[in-house]
Amino acid sequence: MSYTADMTAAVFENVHKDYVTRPILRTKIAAVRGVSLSVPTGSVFALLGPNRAGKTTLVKMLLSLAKPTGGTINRLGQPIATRATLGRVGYMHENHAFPRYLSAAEVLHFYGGLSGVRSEDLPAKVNALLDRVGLADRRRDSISGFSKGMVQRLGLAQAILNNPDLLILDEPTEGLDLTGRKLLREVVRETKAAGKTVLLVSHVLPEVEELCDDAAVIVAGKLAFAGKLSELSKGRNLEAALQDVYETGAAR
Ligand SMILES: Nc1ncnc2c1ncn2[C@@H]1O[C@H](COP(=O)(O)OP(=O)(O)OP(=O)(O)O)[C@@H](O)[C@H]1O
Repeated sequence: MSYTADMTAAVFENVHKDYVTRPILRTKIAAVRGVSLSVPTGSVFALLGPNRAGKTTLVKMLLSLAKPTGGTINRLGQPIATRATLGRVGYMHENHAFPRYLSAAEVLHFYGGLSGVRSEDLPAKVNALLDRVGLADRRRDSISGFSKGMVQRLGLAQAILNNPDLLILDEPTEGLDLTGRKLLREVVRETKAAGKTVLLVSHVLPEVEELCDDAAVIVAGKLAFAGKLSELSKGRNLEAALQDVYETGAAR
């Protein structure tokens, strides 16, 4: 069954993730503890929570980069074991580690090939994207000489290269300057306008308020809130509302 727009972009059901930190002593960190959550198609969905809450762990499991200890996850209408859906996901992370010996254009050619962009379409796409993220003049330069913001811009280009149905942005504005942030907001709005889904992990609350429709709040590995962002803030300042949820969630 292929993914259609009426399906939910991501579904977590009673998901757990334990990291074994010291195997001999059997010491574990319960990073995610029984999270059930749906990310509706077409939504800009914020995944919020304090440091160490388990947000990136949820993202990594959705990307098949970490295996759940329990529960089930569906990505674009299929169980996460179906690797084919990964080609329709875009992922931008705050600390991209692209091979430093590649040029900006080579990075995009490499990732475009991996995510199944047709080779005849790739050169034009790569050029257009480098232009869009403001790196056209540095396309042939090795990224070893790039600043953090330049690497972030390249990370954004890489994340949208395959025109993804699900765009996952984990702390994307870290290191981006004002025009970079504006560009990122434009990309989020365009993705939504195309009926696609954005999952945004961020601590930058004005950005969340401006862009997001829905939110989930994770506290100490558990779901403390899921619903419309407006229900979370209830007309109040989002920071104050979140602080309340963090405190109630932590007390559970
Ligand atoms: N590979 C790993 N091995 C062991 N523990 C891990 C690993 N990855 C994450 N953890 C632990 O799992 C918990 C949740 O981490 P995670 O990165 O998911 O949190 P987060 O909500 O994304 O935090 P932040 O906002 O600080 O980025 C933390 O206690 C972290 O130390």
